[in-house]
Amino acid sequence: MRTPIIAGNWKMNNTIKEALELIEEIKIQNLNENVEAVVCTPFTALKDVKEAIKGTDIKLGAQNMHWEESGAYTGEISPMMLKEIGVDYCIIGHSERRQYFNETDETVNKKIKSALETGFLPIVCVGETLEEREAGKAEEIVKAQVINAFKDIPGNKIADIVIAYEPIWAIGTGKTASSSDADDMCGFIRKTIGEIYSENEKEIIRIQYGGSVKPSNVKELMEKSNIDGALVGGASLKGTDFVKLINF
Ligand SMILES: O=C(CO)COP(=O)(O)O
Repeated sequence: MRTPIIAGNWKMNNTIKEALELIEEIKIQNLNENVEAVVCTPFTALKDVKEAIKGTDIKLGAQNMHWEESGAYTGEISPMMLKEIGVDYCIIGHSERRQYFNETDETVNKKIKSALETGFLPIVCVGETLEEREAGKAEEIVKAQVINAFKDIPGNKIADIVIAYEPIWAIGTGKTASSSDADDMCGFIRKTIGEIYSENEKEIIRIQYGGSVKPSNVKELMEKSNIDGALVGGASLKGTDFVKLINF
């Protein structure tokens, strides 16, 4: 049985003050205990949010990291620094990082290994552009991203990795993939994991869908057999909406 995981990716939103206000809004609600709820905050809010969620089941995530433990990488944050704060998750290879910050399949692979070695769980993002989908290349692109991301990662680590399928054309656009298209691609990713590893890993891996997930469409998506959760941008910035997503 795969535990559903709903993660809010706040992106570059919320000062510390705003972050704490949002957490208070979420905390006072009853949250479905059978769903893992994660907030991925900006680096600057991680420590304060960690304090604020103490005593709750809400988990903490970062949105990016460097793969090296330390060194001359001005402006970067190391996995050890995240570990010290006590993050449970780190988003890796989000399409916005691939698009604007030169993230490649190779750096994604290094970061996944580094997160696992340091002791927290990577949420690995994959997904195709609109042009790639329209050219009938979506599966080919996503398959290559998955194969490259998981290069040299042993099968016994699969339970500690979450994949987020986020079609780029559905992010922040209000356009959601239909629940059956999202399920098909998550199923295809699952099949790819089965090809790299075995039937066991194929069944274990948790796969989220991301891209304009909101209270009105979350239930339909979560009912699909290959979708184990959601990675949510916009709707995770409103406490009431995020709670509705967790309590789908
Ligand atoms: O990029 C996303 C989550 O990582 C999705 O963002 P939206 O939910 O705002 O479309």
